[in-house]
Amino acid sequence: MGLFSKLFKKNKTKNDKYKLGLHKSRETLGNLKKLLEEKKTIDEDLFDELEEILIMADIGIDTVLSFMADLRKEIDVKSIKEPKELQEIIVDEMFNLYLQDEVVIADLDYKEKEVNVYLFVGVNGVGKTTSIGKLAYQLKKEGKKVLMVAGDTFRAGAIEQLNVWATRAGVDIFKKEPGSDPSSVIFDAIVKAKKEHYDVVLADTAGRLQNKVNLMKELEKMHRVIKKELPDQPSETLLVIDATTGQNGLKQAEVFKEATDVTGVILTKLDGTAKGGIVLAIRHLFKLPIKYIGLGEKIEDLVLFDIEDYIYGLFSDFFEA
Ligand SMILES: Nc1nc2c(ncn2[C@@H]2O[C@H](COP(=O)(O)OP(=O)(O)OP(=O)(O)O)[C@@H](O)[C@H]2O)c(=O)[nH]1
Repeated sequence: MGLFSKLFKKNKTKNDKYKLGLHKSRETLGNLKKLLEEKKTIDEDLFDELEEILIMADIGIDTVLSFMADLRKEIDVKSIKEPKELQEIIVDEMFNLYLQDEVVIADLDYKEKEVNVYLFVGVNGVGKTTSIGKLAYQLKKEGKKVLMVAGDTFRAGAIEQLNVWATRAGVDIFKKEPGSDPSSVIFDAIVKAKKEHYDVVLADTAGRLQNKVNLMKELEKMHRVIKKELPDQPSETLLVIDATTGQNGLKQAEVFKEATDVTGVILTKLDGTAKGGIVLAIRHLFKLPIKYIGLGEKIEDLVLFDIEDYIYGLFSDFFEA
């Protein structure tokens, strides 16, 4: 059974959070279905139009070109003649592009009976605070003892904003005066977390994208102070990217990946954009796994990333008559 048919069977009974959240991206990719139904032959015209649609979904030029090359190969190998048959091949190739013959794990690294530190990085306004709040809410619901850390001491209002989310999620927060050294805030929070047996520390950081050297130094210092108390932490450094920024988001991924050891991506605001293809570009260009996606502003709207649900959300039109 091909991946396409497996997906089809599996998702018939699935809840459609992804489908709702990805409706804008699906509209762009919906043109694909039309194209494959209207065209009579697989020719260069069809490839051009296909390429254009994928680029419009913000899959990114480099990723689209690599995708098209793989697609052409598959068409050849399988001697595909009918445009309609391409639906299945396209979906399968999207999987291959994301998985790249690896097991990609979205779940955050978590160890029982340890303080698990998750550091959140990313530029201002991408949805870091909101994502920390949403994740805190989920972890708390799972019965974990969670401490938020207000490590963004630069931006006016950042501490208060995180405080609001801590109250909403019903978890504790560690904070100091605005302007305090962020590393000292994190260090003191870690000491508290160890002493009071917290399961998870969610640490916010400032979203300043200064020059790369400064960014690197700042993040290195944070890692250093965490390791003083907890040598195996942070277990995750999560880069938060706003999906609506498209190619700009990819640039941020490049800079942060060079500056620090990013372990995964939280992609926010996918509900507000037709640029859902950015998931594939992030994975293809930076080899980073997507851990969570933001599909709305409410506290429940952060969802563990699942490539099958995601592809189904984008291409459900393919699966329905
Ligand atoms: N529609 C939608 N909006 C989101 C999502 N995630 C965050 N937002 C909104 O994006 C805006 C910015 O989010 P913040 O959490 O304040 O951003 P931030 O990264 O913390 O910003 P800084 O504190 O400046 O670094 C808020 O209005 C959020 O409600 C999402 O998944 N979907």
